[in-house]
Amino acid sequence: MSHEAPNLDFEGSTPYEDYVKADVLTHLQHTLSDDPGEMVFLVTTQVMELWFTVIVHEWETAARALREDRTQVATDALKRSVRELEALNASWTPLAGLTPAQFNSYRSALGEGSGFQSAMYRRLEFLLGDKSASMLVPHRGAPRVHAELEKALHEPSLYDEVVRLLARRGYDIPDAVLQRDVTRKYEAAPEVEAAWTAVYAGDQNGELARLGEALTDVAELVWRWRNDHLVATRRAMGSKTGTGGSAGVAWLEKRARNNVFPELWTARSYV
Ligand code: HEM
Ligand SMILES: N[C@@H](CC(=O)c1ccccc1NC=O)C(=O)O
Repeated sequence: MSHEAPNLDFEGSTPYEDYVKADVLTHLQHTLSDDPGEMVFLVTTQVMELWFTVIVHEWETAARALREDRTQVATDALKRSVRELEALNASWTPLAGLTPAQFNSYRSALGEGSGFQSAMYRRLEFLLGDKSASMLVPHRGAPRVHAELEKALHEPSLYDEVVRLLARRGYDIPDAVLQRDVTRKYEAAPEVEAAWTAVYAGDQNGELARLGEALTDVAELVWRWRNDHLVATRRAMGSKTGTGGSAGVAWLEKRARNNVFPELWTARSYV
């Protein structure tokens, strides 16, 4: 065979298929209505679930590396996640201009389904420090998902690991913060703010300054995801009640106000 031509001859499935599972992935688009516009809604949601999975993987890698004092490995994983968050956020584009009439064409078929029930998004929030035991309740009937969420609830968040690293690097972090109940939402602490103020005022190329900036990028992009979701929702359904049972836009506005890594922002006033 000529050396320029690709291989055509495989026993059974192709090595591509064995690796990518494209046949499985491209047959998971079970729409619930006959509306042709539903396909992109479903696929965008599935694409975002895949990005959530990648980002959770990066942040778990980062959290583990921090625990082992391998700060550069953590920063590298966080930087990869920044690019991935940019791609995640770019995937809002196909849904960003949905009109209420377009969304209504398949909205009723969604029943009580809501992104609120996304377990991977919940793991992502837990890693950020937005812990809440009640968020496990919707998943009681799904043992694997429930077990993964339960584990994530009881593990220190990515930000808990960052704060513990600051303490090991000599910053004065109180025991109340270091030994906090990690199953509860992280609350900002003045000593952590003071630590970041000192880090920011010091060597801009130091490992903690670089870690702090990677975390700030993450926080900003998570805030952008929440905001893009909020604006797409406002365009598509105004102030209607959500399929998940929440007040809809008003509830999402409250969620979007949640600060990610709060002291990384407030410390900036004191540098
Ligand atoms: C225009 C399309 C969309 C609309 C109108 C919309 C609407 C909503 C509403 C109203 C809520 C509040 C919960 C409830 O249902 O009562 C919600 C929550 C949520 N949605 Fe969407 N959504 C859209 C697209 C998406 C997509 C593509 C994803 C990707 C997975 C997604 C993920 C989520 C998540 C994770 C939550 C929970 C947020 C939290 O817990 O803070 N949504 N959405
Ligand atoms: N919560 C939306 C429905 C919705 O957007 C949705 C439905 C099923 C699966 C994912 C969804 N995306 C975000 O909530 C609504 O109230 O119309």
